Amino acid sequence: MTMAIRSVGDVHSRKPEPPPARASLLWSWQTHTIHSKWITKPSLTQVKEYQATSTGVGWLLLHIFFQNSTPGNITTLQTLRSNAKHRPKSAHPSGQNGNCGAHAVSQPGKELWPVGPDQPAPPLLQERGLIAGDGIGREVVPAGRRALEALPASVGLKFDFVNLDAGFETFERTGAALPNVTLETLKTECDGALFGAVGSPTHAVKGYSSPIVALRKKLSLYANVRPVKTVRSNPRRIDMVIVRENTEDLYVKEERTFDAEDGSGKVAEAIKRITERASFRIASMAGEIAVRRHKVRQASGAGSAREPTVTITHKSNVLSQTDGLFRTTANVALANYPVTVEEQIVDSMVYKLFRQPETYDVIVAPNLYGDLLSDGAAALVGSLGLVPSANVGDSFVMGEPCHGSAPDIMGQNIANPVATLRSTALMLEFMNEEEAAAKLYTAIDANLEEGKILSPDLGGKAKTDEVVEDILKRL
Ligand SMILES: NC(=O)C1=CN([C@@H]2O[C@H](COP(=O)(O)OP(=O)(O)OC[C@H]3O[C@@H](n4cnc5c(N)ncnc54)[C@H](O)[C@@H]3O)[C@@H](O)[C@H]2O)C=CC1
Ligand SMILES: O=C(O)CCCC(=O)C(=O)O
Repeated sequence: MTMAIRSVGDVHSRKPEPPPARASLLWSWQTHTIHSKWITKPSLTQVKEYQATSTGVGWLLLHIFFQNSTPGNITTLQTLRSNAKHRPKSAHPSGQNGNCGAHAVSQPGKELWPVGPDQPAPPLLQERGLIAGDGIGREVVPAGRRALEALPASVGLKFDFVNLDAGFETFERTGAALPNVTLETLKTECDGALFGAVGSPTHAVKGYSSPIVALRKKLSLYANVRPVKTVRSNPRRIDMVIVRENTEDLYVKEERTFDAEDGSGKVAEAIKRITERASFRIASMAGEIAVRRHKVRQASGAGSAREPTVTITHKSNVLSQTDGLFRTTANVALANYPVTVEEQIVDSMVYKLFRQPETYDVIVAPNLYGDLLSDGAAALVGSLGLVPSANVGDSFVMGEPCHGSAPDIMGQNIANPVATLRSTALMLEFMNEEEAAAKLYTAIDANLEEGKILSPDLGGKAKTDEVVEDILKRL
């Protein structure tokens, strides 16, 4: 799934200076250095000029995202995605309803991007790729589309959609699980997407390979950000974000099977690849998210007592080279952030996560552990059908519910659409469409708080469509 965003604003032939942000920190991986520069508030004309001419590459740090960076503190490193093609927005006024703090906290009198009757923001036409995939992916992705279509005009967004194929059914029909046209459309026309789920078989099928794993790698979506939270009325206050490395570890899928030399049977082995580069950038994103979440908590008056904390999860007591590199590098990266850094070996992490989930803020993990932890955490908040994710790269965001194709309930119109709706909101949040994201989060939370129209996984009797209707009417 992809989305391409075109500005309908003025077009200028001259490439202007990029619009200044209040704080902009440029990060260079090669040198591990951080350059900060403080610049002044841009005019809307400058913003529109820049949007109209920028390639979007290299200026990832220009947005509202950095509005609240504090002089003297290195609070910003690798961005959570700020494509210069995207329109910068004023911060969500409450600053309370984001999952990751990917949106900025508003400060009265300090709006970075002025919007109002005198300076109306230009409307955008956004083209989004929708990859429904298999099973319940086909039942929940339409809900995401409907939510985008139902967003009130006040948020100033318009959407076009392109349906793209991928998955096991696509493989059986066409011989390709991820057709070239899907990938090329995503790469060339889009900078974002919404993905449902695919139903990969648990046995090897010649020619088939998981398209979602391939997409994450081919689109360089190096982070999988998975917020797990309870709604406010729930006495159990769970509110954490699992930041999962998304491109390597055992997911490089370099496996082989061969006969044991001693004739004792077959041997299968797989490469677990961990790189310094990927570990550094994922830990940096975790640090960034922890800082942003803390600012949101402070602004909402809900939790200045809770320090921003990142828990590095690994198994370096056994895998001292691979997980050892992840652990060491993550510590180096996180030293750049004003956050408390903790470590937890992944097995006891599971134990503590189940025993005391309320104590976790941001967890950063290599690919496989991150996947396992987030499914476990989903059980703690009620259902896999509630937990969203965003696959995030430097120039592309793909929302994706954490669940799979759920063949046991497919075709019955009982899949919980909330994970996909939250993934849609999370995608908007990471694309700096904070206001639209906040509206969707608020509508979803209102449905869950009221607890009357819930899908069966949450103990309700409502059909998927009824849950969607109830949420959309709250928009
Ligand atoms: N990102 C993706 O495309 C993923 C795909 N899968 C694939 O999905 C297929 C099924 O895998 P499973 O292990 O069964 O995991 P699953 O996540 O599809 O289902 C696990 C359990 O959670 C329930 N569930 C999941 N989503 C739900 C929703 N929205 N509402 C209500 N209940 C929900 C299912 O009914 C099932 O009982 C496999 O082929 C697997 O490879 C699994 C995980 C992720
Ligand atoms: O079924 C598939 O094709 C891939 C399942 C992907 C997954 O579980 C993950 O997020 O790691």
